[in-house]
Amino acid sequence: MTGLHRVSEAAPDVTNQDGLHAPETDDGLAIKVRGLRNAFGAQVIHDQLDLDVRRGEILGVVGGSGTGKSVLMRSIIGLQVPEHGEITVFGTSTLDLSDDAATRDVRRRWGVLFQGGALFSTLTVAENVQVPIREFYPELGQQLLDDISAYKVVLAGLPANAGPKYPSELSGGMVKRAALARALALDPALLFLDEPTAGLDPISAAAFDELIRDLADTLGLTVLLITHDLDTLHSVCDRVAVLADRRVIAIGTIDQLVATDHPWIQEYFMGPRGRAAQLADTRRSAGNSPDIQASGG
Ligand SMILES: Nc1ncnc2c1ncn2[C@@H]1O[C@H](COP(=O)(O)OP(=O)(O)OP(=O)(O)O)[C@@H](O)[C@H]1O
Repeated sequence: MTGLHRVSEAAPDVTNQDGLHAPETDDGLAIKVRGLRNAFGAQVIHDQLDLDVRRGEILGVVGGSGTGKSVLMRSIIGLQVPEHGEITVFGTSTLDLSDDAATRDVRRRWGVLFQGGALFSTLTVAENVQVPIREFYPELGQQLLDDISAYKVVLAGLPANAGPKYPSELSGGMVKRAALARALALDPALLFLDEPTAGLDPISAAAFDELIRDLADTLGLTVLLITHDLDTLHSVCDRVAVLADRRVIAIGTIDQLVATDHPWIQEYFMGPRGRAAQLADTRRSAGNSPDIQASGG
């Protein structure tokens, strides 16, 4: 597999990031990654990886397990130092996250929901939400911190009485929402979500998808969303980037992606699960639900 896959004429906007198409200019980009290389010992995770995330879009990131989706996210937010490459967020490099004003300013503009939530188990939900606020605004008094965290808890779709609870007292879906509340703590312009619906039942996952879409639309957020959830990709994402062969091999709408001839993309989106998610999305868009009759009458 070389990664050089032809983009069909039916999908002219898909950026096949192999150099065949010039990358976008800085204009309108929230995140720009160029020539990224990450390796752990002899294991090369990314090589010559380019990625553009447009301001205001929800970009899904997909790829097989271990293709480096989380490492990519960690590189963008400065938790993983790459061997090579350039990464800018809102025009500021994130490769040297020193404590200068520019770096603090850009870090303040993003929120992160880590895989599994990554809440501090010894802190309540409200205290978890207050952690990033305290870091960036140490001068704020406790009453204001309490007011802000209470608002974020409700914004993330939790009942107000979830604030004083500890993570161990929450359901899986509530943990995700608490982690989302913390990610929203600083009124970010950019959200990173690593598998936000993993482990949720389908109803909770659909509700979480809707919440993400609503928040992004209402607050004008840019979202980079790593997921294996095909329903999420269909119902939430504006575009999807596909990681394979150590880089982004294609990026575009799902319709554009399925018009390419890459076998992994075909199998992923047009396999049985992909087609079921597509059908569900079509029904959702049309406002239809299948006729189901309850038995037992
Ligand atoms: N700190 C680390 N040290 C060594 N190897 C690592 C480290 N972090 C990640 N890796 C390896 O890098 C590869 C990519 O990991 P990553 O978590 O980014 O994959 P992923 O695409 O997010 O996978 P999944 O879909 O299963 O979550 C994996 O093989 C993983 O074992």
